[in-house]
Amino acid sequence: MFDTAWDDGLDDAQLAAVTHGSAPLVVLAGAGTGKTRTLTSRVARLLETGVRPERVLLLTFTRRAAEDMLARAGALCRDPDAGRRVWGGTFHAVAHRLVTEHAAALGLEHVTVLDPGDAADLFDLLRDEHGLTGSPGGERMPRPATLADIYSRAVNTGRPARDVVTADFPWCEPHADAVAAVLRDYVARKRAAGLLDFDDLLLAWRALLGQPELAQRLAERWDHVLVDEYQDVNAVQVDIVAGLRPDGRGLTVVGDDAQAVYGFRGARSGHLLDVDRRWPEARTVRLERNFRSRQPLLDLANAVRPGPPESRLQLRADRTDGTGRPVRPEVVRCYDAAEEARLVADAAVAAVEAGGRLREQAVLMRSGHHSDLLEVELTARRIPFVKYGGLKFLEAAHVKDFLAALRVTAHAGDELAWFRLLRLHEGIGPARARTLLPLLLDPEVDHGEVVAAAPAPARTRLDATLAGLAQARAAGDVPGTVRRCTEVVRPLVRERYADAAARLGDVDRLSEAAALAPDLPGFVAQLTLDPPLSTGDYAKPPHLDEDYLTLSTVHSAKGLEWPTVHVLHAVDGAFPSDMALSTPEGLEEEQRLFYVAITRARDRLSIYTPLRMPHHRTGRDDRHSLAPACRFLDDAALATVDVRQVGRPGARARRPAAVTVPRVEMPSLDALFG
Ligand SMILES: Nc1ncnc2c1ncn2[C@@H]1O[C@H](COP(=O)(O)OP(=O)(O)OP(=O)(O)O)[C@@H](O)[C@H]1O
Repeated sequence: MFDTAWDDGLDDAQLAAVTHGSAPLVVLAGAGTGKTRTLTSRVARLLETGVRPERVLLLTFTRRAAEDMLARAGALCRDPDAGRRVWGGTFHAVAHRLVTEHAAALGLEHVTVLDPGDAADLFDLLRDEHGLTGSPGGERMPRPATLADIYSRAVNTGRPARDVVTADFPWCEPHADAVAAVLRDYVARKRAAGLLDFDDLLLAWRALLGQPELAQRLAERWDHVLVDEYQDVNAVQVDIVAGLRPDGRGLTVVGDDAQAVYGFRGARSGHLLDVDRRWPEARTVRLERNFRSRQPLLDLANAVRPGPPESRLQLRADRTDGTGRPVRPEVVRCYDAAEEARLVADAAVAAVEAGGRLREQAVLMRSGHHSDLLEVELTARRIPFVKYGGLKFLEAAHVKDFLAALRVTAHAGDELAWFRLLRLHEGIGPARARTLLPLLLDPEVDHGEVVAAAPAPARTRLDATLAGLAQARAAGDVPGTVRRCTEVVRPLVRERYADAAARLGDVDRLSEAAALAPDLPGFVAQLTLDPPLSTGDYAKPPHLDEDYLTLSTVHSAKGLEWPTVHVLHAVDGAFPSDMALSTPEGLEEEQRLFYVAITRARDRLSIYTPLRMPHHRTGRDDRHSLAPACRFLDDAALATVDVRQVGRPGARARRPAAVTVPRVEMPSLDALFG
């Protein structure tokens, strides 16, 4: 429910932040203390006091956050249109808008965004060319994702790639020369093809701000720049913010250093604390009253929250609507992941039988695959659920296929998109596609010649594809273009994928959304920059039942809340992730992630610590190890929880293991997330 005025119900600290003048402002706050609400009210107040909407820029980490906040700000100042006119979005989306506007200044003819999947494909190609694929001595070679990671860390932190290799990927050191050559080629190839990856968008924005005349024009464009989740910005983003507000006037940054979880992208929570060093006149407002969770949950959060004790925020519960006696969080010690799955499913059903709704509950996990067994259990018991953050929607092949069709209608020279479309035809593999590409991209060659050069089994379909895409280009309006593209892609998806039905549903929903877009390149760019978590973002949730349980990775649960939260796999090696155990920074980030997870709960929190963890993620065989409980549940934390021991480990240990470890084919589950 929306409040009726921007100051309704705000407490003194929130009000101080909302009504603060133009000097730089830092809102430093713990989880659930109303950062989002404060930021929204501040925007609403600015608008109501006469600041023109176009002169306000709100930078957030997701498109949805910006849309929600601006819709609310518009409602709070009773002018929804003003909310819509504010500049709002993610750093990348705003970068895309500005870079497109100033493409000529950057020497670009058009701005085509290379998504992370395409970037990985390009690294794969280059890896091959630089001899980084074979491993003659059986030695470990950098994979495309590792190369992308090295590149991104170097770019975002300004550290030379060789230093990144030495510090973060020492096992790649024997290949440092080849890695450096791949990174150089990666940049050259992108430049030659006019492609910008996500990092480039931010670099290009920063470059625009490095040109004095443009910098002044850009800085003068806004009176207020507000940045949410500032603990997650990286060095390039810090430079952008400083470039937009050189003297700090009109700058508001909001964040929680204990929720910084993007270190792997070069973010550093210290940036939040650096603001008053850069602008000594900055005012800091601290929010410590937590309006989300009952006190027993916050006692655990305060015990788990990382950071030196003297600078720790201590969250205090201030819920006025609490009914019933607050309950302490529970740590559930269970036998194995299968038992954990049964317990979560039991709890979900019990809550519904007691009159609650599944939607009031969320199951959070460190990694998407931690819910594999739970998904089996929920499916078997017909408990509807939606999963966020595991399967990346944009990485789904059929979604990329459809986007490739839209891309070639917008820019006929989009080589990567053609490469993808060609390979959807029977008999055309990567090598054949490479030989067809020059023909396809040559405006002198007509499509009949391309078809004739294709292998026989592909010809009929390729003929239809090329004709359909030509009609799509000629359609002249967005709905017409989208309809033609959909007609081209549907049969390709049907022929290509065994589970085509669910995939076609995605294509249709995307197609409906695309048809409503004001312009297609903009739609594709927005989708690439800020992909929906699932097609649920476009239509109703992908389940027939209106009520469903939410399964989510912790990263995807940021900023959200539920009355009841279950945290899976709270054991060392899973949460904290084994990949992070070797460095202190990695471990600290895991601890912050754990803090984010437990602070999503309003009333009830259950943390599961299965004793036996399977070696294989779907438990296809019986190899297990004994898992120590999550190290963040130390004595201080355990003093704030009730520990529930479930089952009789002794008795269970004698059971044949095969009974407790189901053998399940997972792929069919993909359809559930479609
Ligand atoms: N002054 C207030 N009075 C009552 N409820 C409030 C107040 N401020 C915020 N809330 C409520 O507290 C909850 C948390 O607020 P919000 O999501 O803005 O916090 P946050 O600091 O952004 O949280 P997080 O960083 O943990 O995601 C929401 O349910 C919000 O409606």
